[in-house]
Amino acid sequence: MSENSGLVFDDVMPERYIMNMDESKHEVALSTNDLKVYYGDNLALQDADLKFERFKITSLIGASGSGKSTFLRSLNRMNDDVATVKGNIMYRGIDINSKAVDVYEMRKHIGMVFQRPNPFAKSIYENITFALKQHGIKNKAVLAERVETSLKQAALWDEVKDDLYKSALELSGGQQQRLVIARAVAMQPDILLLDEPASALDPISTSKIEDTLLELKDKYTIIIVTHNMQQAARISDYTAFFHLGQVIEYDQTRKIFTRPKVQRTIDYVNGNFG
Ligand SMILES: Nc1ncnc2c1ncn2[C@@H]1O[C@H](COP(=O)(O)OP(=O)(O)OP(=O)(O)O)[C@@H](O)[C@H]1O
Repeated sequence: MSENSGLVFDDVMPERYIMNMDESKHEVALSTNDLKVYYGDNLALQDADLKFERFKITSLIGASGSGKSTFLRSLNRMNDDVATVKGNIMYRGIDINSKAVDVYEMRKHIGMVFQRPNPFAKSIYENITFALKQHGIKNKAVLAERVETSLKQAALWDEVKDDLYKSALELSGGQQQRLVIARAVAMQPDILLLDEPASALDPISTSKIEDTLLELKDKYTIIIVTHNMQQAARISDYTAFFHLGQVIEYDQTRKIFTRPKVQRTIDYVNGNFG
């Protein structure tokens, strides 16, 4: 079939396409193998086999209810109490979906930021140091250094450095979300999971969060759920498109947005949701 027929690839178009990440060229920070999530009898996610490259940003996109948050939350065992998660989640050679894994310890390596900023009703300083102290870091100089470094990494330091003992609840929504990101990076995780971190924010705060994530990817592997396709296109290296509890297409972001291989992805990125 010729490229000019308007029906290019129609006869060979796959129903799903998951790129094969070459592990000799791309370091894989986290991978899932045959992940399935059930809420009671309802199979909300299936066939999720994805590899996430280290120091890259991967976006998870798809319509409401397609399973993006279910997938993301499974990656640091947030679904344990509400769902049955089957399959493997491999991190540094360990299946972190195994019951034997210490979830508390694992979350030091795989941090999570939620949609709504959720700072503690404590000072900015204490928001950052709280979990560190719980993990046994008591040295004041070490704590002060972590506060400064993580606030700088989250691009909030300049705005709050003279007000570290002010209540975090007095910050704007966008500042609170950057504080929550600082709180997560203060634990020095490898992987940062973010569930629509900018959806409740204005465009300027959103842009600051995006800049922050682009800075952070030098040190962290980032996986982000977003409904904002421009955002996915702007910040992510890879994109996974979810539909009805399945990953339909996973590829480099520029390919997903310019030359997707699956018709459903073409329809979604073009705004034809019918
Ligand atoms: N705690 C829960 N209990 C029961 N069913 C759930 C629960 N959380 C999600 N589901 C169901 O699982 C499916 C996938 O939901 P999920 O929240 O993962 O989708 P999503 O793509 O993240 O949607 P959104 O973009 O609206 O957040 C939906 O059918 C949803 O109703």
